[in-house]
Amino acid sequence: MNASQGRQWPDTHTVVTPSPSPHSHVASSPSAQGKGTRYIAREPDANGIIHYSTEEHATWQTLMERQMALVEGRVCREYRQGLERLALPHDRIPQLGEIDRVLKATTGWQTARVPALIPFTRFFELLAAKRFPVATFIRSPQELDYLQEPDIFHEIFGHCPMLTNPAFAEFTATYGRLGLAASKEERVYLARLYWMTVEFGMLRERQSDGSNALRLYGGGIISSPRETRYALDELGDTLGRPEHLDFDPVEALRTPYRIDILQPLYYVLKSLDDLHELAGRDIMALVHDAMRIGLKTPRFAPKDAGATSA
Ligand SMILES: C[C@H](O)[C@H](O)[C@H]1CNc2nc(N)[nH]c(=O)c2N1
Ligand SMILES: N[C@@H](Cc1ccccc1)C(=O)O
Ligand SMILES: [Fe+2]
Repeated sequence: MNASQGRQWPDTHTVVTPSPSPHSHVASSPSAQGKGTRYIAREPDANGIIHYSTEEHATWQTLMERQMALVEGRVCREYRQGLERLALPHDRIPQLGEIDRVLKATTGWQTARVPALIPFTRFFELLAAKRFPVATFIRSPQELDYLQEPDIFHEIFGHCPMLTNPAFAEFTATYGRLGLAASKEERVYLARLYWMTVEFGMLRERQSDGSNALRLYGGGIISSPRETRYALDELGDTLGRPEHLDFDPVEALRTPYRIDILQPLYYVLKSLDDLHELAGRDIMALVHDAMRIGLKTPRFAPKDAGATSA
């Protein structure tokens, strides 16, 4: 664990309350409403080690046991390969340095310690520099199956396995560079593209019997036991049923979303190569197309103003 790990970026242990998300209808986390995040970021000690409590390690262990069983047969092979390479501990929250060693060796990426949701500017800066933001708090036992803010289990278990895949990592870095150069308004559209792929993307994967099975690659689905099953339409009507549309970049750019609910709609790639191919296109031209056509009608109720939870 290199001691400077947490200090390569201006230390952000003060809770950053990002400006309210510009996404229309996105009721982002309480932090964005200036109420400060409900979670307390954990800071490393002088040796760069973050000390978690027994209960926090136990939460990680429960999540690992639950998700390691659930992801079998539900995630794409690139994710599974990344998860094997990361060889995450089951009984304790890993230190960021342990994750960095594998990411650096596979795609040259590393993590960056952040308090919780961070503003777009900071987010794009990090991605452009091949650093992935990792909030260092973990969800409470009451929110095990779904929580409204990205915690360390979401960032590490949800996102880091895919970041060991070169094509996916390249798309993410390209996306970060675009975001850096984009205007405020363009960034709001770019955020939707990220949301519909890196966060909540799915793909069709050819199976040995020739069939095409629906598989997960989006970190926001994979880190939530509830959303993992809901996204694959395994929960029947109890929580409503998701819709699956073939991925189209302009459609994704036009689709409003909320960060605090199970997603009503998932875009499905034909293959992960679609992202690699997209990284080579003029994405900003697609953003301008989406702006010209305008937003799609939201498939969710707007978050009622006063509520702080969905
Ligand atoms: C587009 C994206 O999902 C979201 O808006 C950004 C902003 N801030 C973030 N902050 C953190 N910690 N993690 C994230 O994934 C993001 N994503
Ligand atoms: N809902 C995800 C966490 C998350 C929240 C908000 C944005 C992205 C991810 C989970 O439960 O693991
Ligand atoms: Fe995420």
